[in-house]
Amino acid sequence: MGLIIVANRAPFRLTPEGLVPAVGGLATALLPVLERRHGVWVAAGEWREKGQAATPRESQVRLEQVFLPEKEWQGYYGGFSNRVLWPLCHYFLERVELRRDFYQDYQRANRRFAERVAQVFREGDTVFVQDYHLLLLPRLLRERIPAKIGFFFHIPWPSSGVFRILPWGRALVEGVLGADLIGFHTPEYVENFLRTAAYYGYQVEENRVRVGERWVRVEAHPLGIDTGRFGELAQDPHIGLHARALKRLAGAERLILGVDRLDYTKGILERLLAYERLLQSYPQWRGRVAFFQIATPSRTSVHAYRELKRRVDEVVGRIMGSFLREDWVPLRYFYQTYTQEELAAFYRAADVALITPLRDGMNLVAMEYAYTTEDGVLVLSNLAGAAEYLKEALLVNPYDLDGMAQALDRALRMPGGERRERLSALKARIEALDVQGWAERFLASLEEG
Ligand SMILES: O=P(O)(O)OC[C@H]1O[C@H](O[C@H]2O[C@H](CO)[C@@H](O)[C@H](O)[C@H]2O)[C@H](O)[C@@H](O)[C@@H]1O
Ligand SMILES: O=c1ccn([C@@H]2O[C@H](COP(=O)(O)OP(=O)(O)O)[C@@H](O)[C@H]2O)c(=O)[nH]1
Repeated sequence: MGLIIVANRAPFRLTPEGLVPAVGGLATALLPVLERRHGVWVAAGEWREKGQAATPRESQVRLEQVFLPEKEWQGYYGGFSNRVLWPLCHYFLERVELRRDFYQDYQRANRRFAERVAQVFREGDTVFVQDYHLLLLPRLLRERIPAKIGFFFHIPWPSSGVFRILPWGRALVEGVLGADLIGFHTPEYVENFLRTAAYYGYQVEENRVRVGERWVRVEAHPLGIDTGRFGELAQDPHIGLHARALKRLAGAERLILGVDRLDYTKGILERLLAYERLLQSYPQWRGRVAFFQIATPSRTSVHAYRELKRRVDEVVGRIMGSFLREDWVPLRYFYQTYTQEELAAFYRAADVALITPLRDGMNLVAMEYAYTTEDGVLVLSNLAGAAEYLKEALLVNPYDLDGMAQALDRALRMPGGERRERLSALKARIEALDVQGWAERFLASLEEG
């Protein structure tokens, strides 16, 4: 049976050498299964104007691009997706901009995706829709084609009290309920979604929602990482050399690492302040610890992201101004995108990973670190979806600066035995969540259910 994946982003990146597979959760999870089934990936168009072929020559996957007029793209992606749904679902309510024009562009864009999928669809195909950009799509597809439809939401589904803030909440829920199976990373998001559906008057029984004559199933399907690949990176001698060079660059006994897209949900500012608090409250670490923060440029067309960059630059400057010594650099801030091979070197060099989003659907970086490090400590926000599964991390409240400074001190002092015990439990949990099985499990439940 054929498979059609629909996502805002394509699974390829454009490089000077042409299109190559993208890194990150979605592409890693879905490309192998799509290759096996000779499937089609439908995504918003990015490359027409650059005159590039839309699919790498060696790939079995066909990419179909949905081209949106510039104004509509801004309203759908930069507007409704990233200035309404993204802040709302991550509980940043003061950032939500309830603009009708954004919603109209979101409707138009979802309709364009529906038209394109309907053109590509062949009898017997399964359609698997991804994420918050396409909440209206499942229903639009059901009106057009007789497909099995799956939907996966990669970010938190908020409590129903928060979701109700949206004047278009009912239409969005109706839209997603066009699917046969809806997936989330954690049982908490499943629960929140079921309560939201009940609020809008749907009958809910256990994990099912009744829509006319149909029952829509709602399930937790946590997404993990490619442990085979990160297992190899953990052993690779070239990456080992790079890791040692990074450790020398740190020039301190202990190295702390943060890796995130530069996004206000990731808690980068609060984390820098917690590090500053550590240096103030535990002065014995001055000169002995270094912090590397990698912040990958993200959504730079949205004002809030540019504003965040300004504030992070400021706090980085302040910490350097207060603590820098001739023989010690307390903090290094890398505003750039790395390959996963390069990231693996950072993971192997770091004694502690400080992954403290204020909210996060899952957070794959936390798993990548714990799986790649030999004897490091993972300090993880209790508000990331990953915290549901990675119980042996040091869990912290990312808003509590003193609590984070205290956890950092504990992580930096943690004896080898405890570190290894926690890590081996974490690695076993991460193996159980391996990405290779994720799409197969979801699709099996969708196609057999
Ligand atoms: O496509 P962008 O606007 O550049 O954003 C990148 C992706 O960010 C979000 O990632 C989420 O999915 C991860 C994998 O399931 C999960 O670990 C993380 O917690 C989420 O935030 C977004 O959901 C994706 O659609 C974006 O492509
Ligand atoms: O410079 C970077 C920063 C991040 N990543 C990858 O991007 C993904 C980030 O996923 P996560 O779930 O942590 O957060 P998201 O950015 O999707 O919200 C991970 O697989 C990282 O390895 C990368 O390849 N290069």
